[in-house]
Amino acid sequence: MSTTTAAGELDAWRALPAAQQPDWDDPDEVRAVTEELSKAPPLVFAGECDQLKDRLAEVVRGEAFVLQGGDCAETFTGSNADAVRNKLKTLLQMAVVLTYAGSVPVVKIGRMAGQFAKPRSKPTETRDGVTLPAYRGDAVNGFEFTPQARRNDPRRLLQAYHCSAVTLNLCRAFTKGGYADLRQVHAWNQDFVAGSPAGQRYERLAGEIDRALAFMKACGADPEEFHGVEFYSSHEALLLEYERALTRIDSRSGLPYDVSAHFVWIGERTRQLDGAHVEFASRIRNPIGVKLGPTTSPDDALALIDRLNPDGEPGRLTFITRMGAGRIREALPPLIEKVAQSGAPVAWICDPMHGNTFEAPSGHKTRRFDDVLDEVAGFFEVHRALGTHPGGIHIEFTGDDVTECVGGGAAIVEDDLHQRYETACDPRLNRGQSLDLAFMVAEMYRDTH
Ligand SMILES: O=C[C@H](O)[C@H](O)COP(=O)(O)O
Ligand SMILES: C=C(OP(=O)(O)O)C(=O)O
Repeated sequence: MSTTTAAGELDAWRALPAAQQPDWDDPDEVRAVTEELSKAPPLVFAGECDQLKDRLAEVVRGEAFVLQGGDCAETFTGSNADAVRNKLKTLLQMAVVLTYAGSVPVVKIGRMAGQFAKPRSKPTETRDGVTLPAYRGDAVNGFEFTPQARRNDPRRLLQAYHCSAVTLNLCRAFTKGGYADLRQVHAWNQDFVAGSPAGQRYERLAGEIDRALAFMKACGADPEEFHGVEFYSSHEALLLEYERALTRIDSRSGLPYDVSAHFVWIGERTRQLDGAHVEFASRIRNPIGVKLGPTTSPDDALALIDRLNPDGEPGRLTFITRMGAGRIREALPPLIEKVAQSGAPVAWICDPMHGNTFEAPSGHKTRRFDDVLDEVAGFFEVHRALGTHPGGIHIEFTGDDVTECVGGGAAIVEDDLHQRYETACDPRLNRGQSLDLAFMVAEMYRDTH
């Protein structure tokens, strides 16, 4: 592909309707910012994206399981060492539970280092009779409810890039620099074990892992894989100016990669077949995902495959279903059946968060842990009935002890929500709820295999 052709193709989305794009006041400022971004160093390398594609091909074949998660909306203030470490620690603990109790290799993908933009249901928000533009993520405007903060500011795209770089750098350091060494399984739990049932259950499992490691070492086995983990970054490719500015031609292959993250996905609100997001994603060579909600028809799924993975490359395309606990058992089977009949290689991941949000009487957006669990259970049941592979979960969680979702081992109730409700958008599982979920998913996995 020549560079000129590639540039033309990479910009084809500009002629199409693009949902959920901010109205920027000053096009010259947007141009200046994207120009600067287009010269900025890549955050990830094309070879790493290919490696993730290989891992996701293993998921398609039923040989591995994806754990993808992080904040609903990352924030600039949250891009600090403590918050990133806490999230990563929770992800590592969940992965260990799944790997050990589920006996399956886990592909670890953070919803981290780039998740700074949000699609919204409404363009505005009204509080006490005052209406302002909706918060669209730190990459676009500020969370504070003032006209100044809610102004769309393109310079925030640069800050999103820098916070992504900082976060990814920390993740790389933690996952490769010794912190993710399997011999640290107890250390990840240290600040947690005392009063928490999930922490205590984890501690018992960590003891078993210790013994297994000691046994292997005594047998002379101490593989490299035990001393660090592969970690990949991901976010919704929502702001097309940003994603386009970070798309580069890979010097090895001459092909375009979006170097803002290893994996990017198209959201439920932007997956129109004739829309700009699908067009853009069709041109980049990263592994990509598409969210599928309960109104998706089997023909929609096939058409998305045609557009996004016409060559049937295993690992290239992941469907992230988010049906809702009450819908998954009837909405998912027709999609899987038709896709399986077509022979297209697709990884199926369950997002049990986005179909299960409701508003508590206090006005907090929340989710019931039991609904989250029920959607995952439905996902496993459907795959078991059809003989297909439940390829992973995609969750919104944090490493902190927030009170945003109700239920779980610590039995948070609606009256507790106000105590630590810190999300900038949708409610996240806290650390205990995340670990509870990991144990239960590991059991489901074991029962299916
Ligand atoms: O995270 C997903 C969406 O951005 C979010 O669910 C939209 O929330 P809203 O319906 O409050 O706009
Ligand atoms: C907006 C999101 O989800 P969905 O597109 O499934 O609504 C999200 O994952 O942040």
